Amino acid sequence: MSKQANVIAPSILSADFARLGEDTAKALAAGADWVHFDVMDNHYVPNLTMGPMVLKALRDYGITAPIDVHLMVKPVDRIVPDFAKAGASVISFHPEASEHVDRTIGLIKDSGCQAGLVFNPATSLDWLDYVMDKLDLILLMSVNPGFGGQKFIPSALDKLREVRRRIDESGRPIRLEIDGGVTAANIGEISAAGADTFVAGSAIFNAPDYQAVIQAMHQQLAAVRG
Ligand SMILES: O=C(CO)[C@@H](O)[C@H](O)COP(=O)(O)O
Repeated sequence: MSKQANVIAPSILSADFARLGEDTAKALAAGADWVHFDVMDNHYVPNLTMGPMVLKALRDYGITAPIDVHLMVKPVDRIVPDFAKAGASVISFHPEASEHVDRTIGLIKDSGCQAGLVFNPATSLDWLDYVMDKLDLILLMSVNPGFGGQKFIPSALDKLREVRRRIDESGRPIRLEIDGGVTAANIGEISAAGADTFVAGSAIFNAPDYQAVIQAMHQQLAAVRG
C-alpha cells in the first residue's frame, strides 16, 4: 500500500479567533485541503480551546472542507457524538485518555466519522497492535500537545518510518498524519519519513501570505514524491 495523496491541514489553533470563519476560509482558499481542529480541556493538556459549538459555527459559516478533530480531552467518549453531530469528518484521540480504546474507536465510527489514534512523542506504538485494522488515521505528535508554535522534535522522524512500515504491511489505506513544528523548511524530510497528512498552525497563520507558505509546502512535497 503506497501513501495517500498529500493533505495540508492548517491548525486553526493559530488562527485569529475573533475572525475564525473568515481566517479558516482564507487558509482553504490559499490551497489548504483540510481544517485541523484542536480541542483542549485544561485537564488532559494545560490549555483550553474550542468545543462542538465552534465547529458547528464553522459549518454554518460555510466551511465544507473535511474537519479533522484532534481531541486532547479526558474522558473522551462523552464528547464524541457531539462533535460528530456538529460536522466533524475525522475524530482522533489519545489512547491513554480513553478507558477503552477499542470502544472509543467503535463509537467514532458508529457516529459516522473516520477514526484516528494519536501518539505523543513519548507514547509507545504498542497501542496499535490490536486496533490497526479499525483505524483510518494515525497521528504522530512531533511536539508535546497543548500549544502551537513549538519546535519539531526530531525523534518523530524515526517513529514516522516505523508507522509507515506498519501501515504498508497492513495493506490498509490508513493516513499517517504529523502535527507540531511543521514548516516549509522541514516538510520534505517529514514526507520522506512517511507522512502524507501535514498539520501546520503557526507556519501558516503567522505568515503574511498563506498562499505562499502552502505553495512552498506543496513544492517541497512534490519534490519528495518525484
Ligand atoms: O495539537 C497541537 C498542539 O497541541 C498542534 O496542532 C499545534 O497547533 C500545531 O501548531 P504548530 O506547531 O504548527 O504551530
